[in-house]
Amino acid sequence: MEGKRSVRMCCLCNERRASLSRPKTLEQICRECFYLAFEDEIHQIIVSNRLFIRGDRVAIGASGGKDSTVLAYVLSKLNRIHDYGLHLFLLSVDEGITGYRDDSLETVHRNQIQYGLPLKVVSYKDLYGWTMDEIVKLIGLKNNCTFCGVFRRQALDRGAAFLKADKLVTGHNADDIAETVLLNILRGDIARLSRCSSIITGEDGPIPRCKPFKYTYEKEIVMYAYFKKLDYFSTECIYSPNAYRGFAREFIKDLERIRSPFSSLFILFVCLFVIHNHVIAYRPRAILDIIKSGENFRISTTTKMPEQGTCERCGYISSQKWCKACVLLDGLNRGLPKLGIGRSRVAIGCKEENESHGGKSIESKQCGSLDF
Ligand SMILES: Nc1ncnc2c1ncn2[C@@H]1O[C@H](COP(=O)(O)OP(=O)(O)OP(=O)(O)O)[C@@H](O)[C@H]1O
Repeated sequence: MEGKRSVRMCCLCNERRASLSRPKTLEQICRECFYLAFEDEIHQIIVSNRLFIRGDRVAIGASGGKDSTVLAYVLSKLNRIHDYGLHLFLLSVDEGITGYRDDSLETVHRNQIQYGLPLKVVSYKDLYGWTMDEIVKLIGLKNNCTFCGVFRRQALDRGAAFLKADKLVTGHNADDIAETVLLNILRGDIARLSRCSSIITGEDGPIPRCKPFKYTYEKEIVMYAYFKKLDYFSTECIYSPNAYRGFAREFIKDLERIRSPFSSLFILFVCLFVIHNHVIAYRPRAILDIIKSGENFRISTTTKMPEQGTCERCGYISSQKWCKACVLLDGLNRGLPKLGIGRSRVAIGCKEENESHGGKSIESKQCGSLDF
């Protein structure tokens, strides 16, 4: 005789079987309610932060990875069902990394057809005369992320300008942002700390950048992509070991797993304490709390920020004579690739940045380096 099995129903609709536990809320829900909740949260973020205005041309930074693929899919769906009136484009940067970006770009080419969105690809080779393969051959694996991060930021801006885009959106998610907040605290990078948790950045630059997934958990993005069977590329960059960020990521995961009644700011101090003392702290909503703490840090209005000008060489925004990309390129072309690395203090701004470089960086804006 078969034993009686208890069937757990979705706690939102109470009509279908619950098939997953939402990482963000731990609610037991069905797939259909998950899709609706996931999409609706992003819609609310877009509307409440006024990310777009009707008629905007929006370039979606499309790497072929899970985040930007889900972003392209969800944004085109929301644009359709809520009638945002946006003109959406996929924008990809080909860094010239054989066995990685060439494969992920094939995914983007398929997404272009699947989602019916026009695609523009810009390459480092065309823009700078160098591929990342060539750069790594010259400088090795140690500082290559500095080149890649600086070049990608400019490449995205140039691609967006080509598309005459009003906004650039990227798939940076809540986990990415929480990690960056934590890393900027550890580095003492006050300028980036207040910027990295903003949902819109670069309003004083060539094009505003938005992060509609600022509060979206990576686990939910993966679930969404998996259940919807979206076509994405899941290999990590072969040149980016990201050891330091990996540590922050693991640490946040530990924080998520364990419960604590303490405030988010307190937890941040615990984070710092833990780093030095190898003690484990607790909190399930760690990701959102860390983002909130990042938002609460504001630079005093009396802090002197660098003045924004333009690069004498290429015309890109820069607070120095030359922008960071031109400094790095000059070093590469003169056979002195380390020239631009040591001198300007490139600090943690995002995961695309070289993470072996510390240093405070109120002036780091000069390099056009990424803080999303
Ligand atoms: N080569 C690229 N071309 C266009 N956009 C890019 C590229 N690389 C990164 N981006 C944008 O920056 C975001 C964050 O990039 P990151 O390298 O951190 O990858 P990720 O977190 O794995 O995201 P994804 O899953 O979309 O690759 C991406 O979601 C995408 O919007």
